[in-house]
Amino acid sequence: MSTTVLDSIIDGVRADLDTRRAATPLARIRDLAAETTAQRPAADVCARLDGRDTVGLIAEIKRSSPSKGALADIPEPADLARSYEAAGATAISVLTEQRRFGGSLHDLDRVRTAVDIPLLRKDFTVEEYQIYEARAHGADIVLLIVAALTDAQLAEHLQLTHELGMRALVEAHSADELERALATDARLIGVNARNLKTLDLDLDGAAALLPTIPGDRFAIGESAVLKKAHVETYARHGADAVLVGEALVTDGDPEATARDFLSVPAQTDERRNR
Ligand SMILES: O=C(O)c1ccccc1NCC(=O)[C@H](O)[C@H](O)COP(=O)(O)O
Repeated sequence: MSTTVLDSIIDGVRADLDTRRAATPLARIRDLAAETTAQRPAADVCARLDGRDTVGLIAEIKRSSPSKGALADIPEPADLARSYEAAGATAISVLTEQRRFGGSLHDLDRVRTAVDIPLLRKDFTVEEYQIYEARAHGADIVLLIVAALTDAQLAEHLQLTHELGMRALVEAHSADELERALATDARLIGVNARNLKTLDLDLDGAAALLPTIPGDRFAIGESAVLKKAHVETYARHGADAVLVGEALVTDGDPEATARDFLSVPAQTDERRNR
């Protein structure tokens, strides 16, 4: 079987995870997660998504990507995070994968010190260790990518996420993956326009899957938003929020662009009965 982009990203993630685990064993990271929760319980992003008239925004801190290479320097992620919060972002996504995205847990720490809104640790979660780690570093949400996990792993990771008081964004790319995502009890369901195996983008294809997400879940349109019209496409198909990286980090005025995206009306009628 040929190796996909996602497979090779995950190989690197596992190698880096082994290094961190050697320095901070599981028992210690569990304790650190509990200490963080004692000081600051996880914030619930669902409360910020509920009942909105306009589309929510998960604004991403993204330095580089496998598809585009270097995007932005971002010398101080806390500054960018403050701009996102000032714009009214619903949550901030902090990419912590190092090899392909130039992120780190240090970025998550810096952002946590700067803002109060919910933080998504955006990484390729393959082991429970990373979920404890996310909480230890102040994240409120973790990403669970359906394509990277078996159904059993998805269920176990989701259960631990909930035990730690966090939410999971369960991400699908195709109708089959969406079916698997909806079989879980996750409240945040993302449809990613980027095929993580080939890196092809298909905004319309992703948007077309959103109407199948029932109203008791929050539907998140992920990737491929470069302008307001793209947010409108996701919104027309029932997105409660969009997750945007490139358009914000490459923009000279991320706060103004985030405000612009946040002004798009949400489709409120039949998605309201949560
Ligand atoms: O961004 C990539 O090239 C990428 C490649 C392989 C796996 C994941 C990738 N991105 C993660 C994301 O899902 C995006 O960072 C996020 O949805 C924002 O996307 P965009 O607004 O298109 O930068």
